Amino acid sequence: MVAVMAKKVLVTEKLAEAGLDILRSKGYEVDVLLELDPEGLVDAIPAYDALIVRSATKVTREVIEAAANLRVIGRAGVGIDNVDVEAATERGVIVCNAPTSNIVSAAEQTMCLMLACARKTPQAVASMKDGKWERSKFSGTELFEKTLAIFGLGRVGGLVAERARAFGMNLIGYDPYCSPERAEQLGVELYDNVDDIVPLADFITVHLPKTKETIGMFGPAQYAAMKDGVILVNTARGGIYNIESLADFVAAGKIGGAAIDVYEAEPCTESPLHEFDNVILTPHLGASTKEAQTRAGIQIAEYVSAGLEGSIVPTAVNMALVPPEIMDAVGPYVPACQLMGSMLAQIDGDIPQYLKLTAAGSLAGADPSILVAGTLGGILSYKNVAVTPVNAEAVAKRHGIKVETQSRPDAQGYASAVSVVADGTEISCTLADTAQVPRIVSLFGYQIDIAPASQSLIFEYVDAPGKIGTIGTILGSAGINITTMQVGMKEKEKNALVYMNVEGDVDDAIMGKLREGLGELKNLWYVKL
Ligand SMILES: NC(=O)c1ccc[n+]([C@@H]2O[C@H](COP(=O)([O-])OP(=O)(O)OC[C@H]3O[C@@H](n4cnc5c(N)ncnc54)[C@H](O)[C@@H]3O)[C@@H](O)[C@H]2O)c1
Ligand SMILES: O=C(O)[C@H](O)COP(=O)(O)O
Repeated sequence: MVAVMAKKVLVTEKLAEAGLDILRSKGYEVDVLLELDPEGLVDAIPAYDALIVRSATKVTREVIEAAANLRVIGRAGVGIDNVDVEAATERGVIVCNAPTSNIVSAAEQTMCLMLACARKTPQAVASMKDGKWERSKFSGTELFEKTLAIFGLGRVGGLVAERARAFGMNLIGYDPYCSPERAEQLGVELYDNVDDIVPLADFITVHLPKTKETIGMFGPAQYAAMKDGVILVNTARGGIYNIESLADFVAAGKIGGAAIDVYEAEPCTESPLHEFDNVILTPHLGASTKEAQTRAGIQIAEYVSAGLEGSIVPTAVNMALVPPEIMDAVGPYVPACQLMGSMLAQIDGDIPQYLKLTAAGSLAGADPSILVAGTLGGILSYKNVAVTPVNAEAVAKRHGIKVETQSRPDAQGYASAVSVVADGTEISCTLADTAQVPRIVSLFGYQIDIAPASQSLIFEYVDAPGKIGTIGTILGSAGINITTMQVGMKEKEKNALVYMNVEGDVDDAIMGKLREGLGELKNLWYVKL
């Protein structure tokens, strides 16, 4: 009996025990390695099927390219800016997160920092602990009836809006992707551009992802346009506020206070903001609550195991979801497509530039993306490229393959079939019996019906008596056994195609004898699947 190896999951940051328990209960081997440096991660990763991180682990292209067995990267939290999603997509690795796990904690941290900054709470605490009693020094400002500008009205931004409304704040917001209905429901007046909204706010809070557009969204021009004494909060991502110029505007007294939880480079132990009493800094604590961590651990354990078991991962950020009904309809054809792809690459001896896939019969109209992925995977199998619906388009593009798909109600006598044409070379498969074994039903336009074995010889020649006898004699004397055979004819051209499953290795010498013995041979291929 062959022992089945347990799948291995690497966890590089603190994950709730509840999450680790789920992974172990599913039979995975879980290693929690909290001290890995970047080189250590590159060295360790080839052994693992899944990787679970929080925000501190940089899952770079180098890590992903070293990860020979990796199928899933799970982010136990929201932000996935520490993961090279493009590199993962190219390698067919699913990236998923736990997008609702810590949003309440992040929103509460935002309110906490806004209040603490407005009331100078941390400064007053430090003064008290210094043995002082300085009541007038720490006079603050109320939130009530102040204007709060919220940048990013997604999950956290929305929760902040609800909480700020309870404090009696006037809410304005900027988020080009937020619908007017959602803004209205949140009680936020939406603005179309940053310049219009910035001068109106007494408090500004950002709840944006880290992207090319959001990094540096606030710099000298925006700070200069703000109200005097404005208070800024950032529990989203470092870099959205330009920190160097923020320090200048705090020093000049233009900005009344800032509360920052996140930094461009973390851990952050040095910052131009350290010198200011009216700036509160916390070490990325937005998600650091018992509740958020338990949720993040449990959710990511479930999503990662779904990815490892080949099920749909509901929070995959780079996965075109394949609904179960589509999977049921076309999924069984994936092995047939891999087989056809592999045969086409061996027959043509090159990567095709043009690939057309036709889904016929009961497959007509179904989403063909996993069939395309399967075919590409077969074509590129000799290069060991993993292709899934996640990366199929990117892989095809990278290899210069133009892909087209079409549907046809008629499967030429079969209930269903898939045909693939690669640079003019055609092959079609159907699935036979309840075991759904792939059978080749057409090759180069010859009608045949054969389940290909792991080794086959394919002959194309001008038909003449005695050819099959010659093949049998040559193979027989070389100790090669013919297990199954099918002959297809093109009557008009008098051409024949013989598809022969064989046992025993066919070396170059035998191929030479076959070519010589058969005389008018048009083509001969030895295909291994
Ligand atoms: N400090 C923490 O511990 C902590 C915890 C949770 C989340 N976060 C961070 O908070 C941020 C928000 O998280 P979320 O869960 O609300 O994300 P989300 O995706 O639900 O919301 C982000 C919002 O930003 C908007 N947006 C995107 N690009 C924009 C642009 N260029 N201009 C204006 N709006 C834009 C989107 O439309 C969306 O509504 C993320 O960066 C996340 O990583 C931090
Ligand atoms: O994006 C997030 O989920 C937060 O920034 C939390 O990050 P953490 O899991 O590293 O605390």
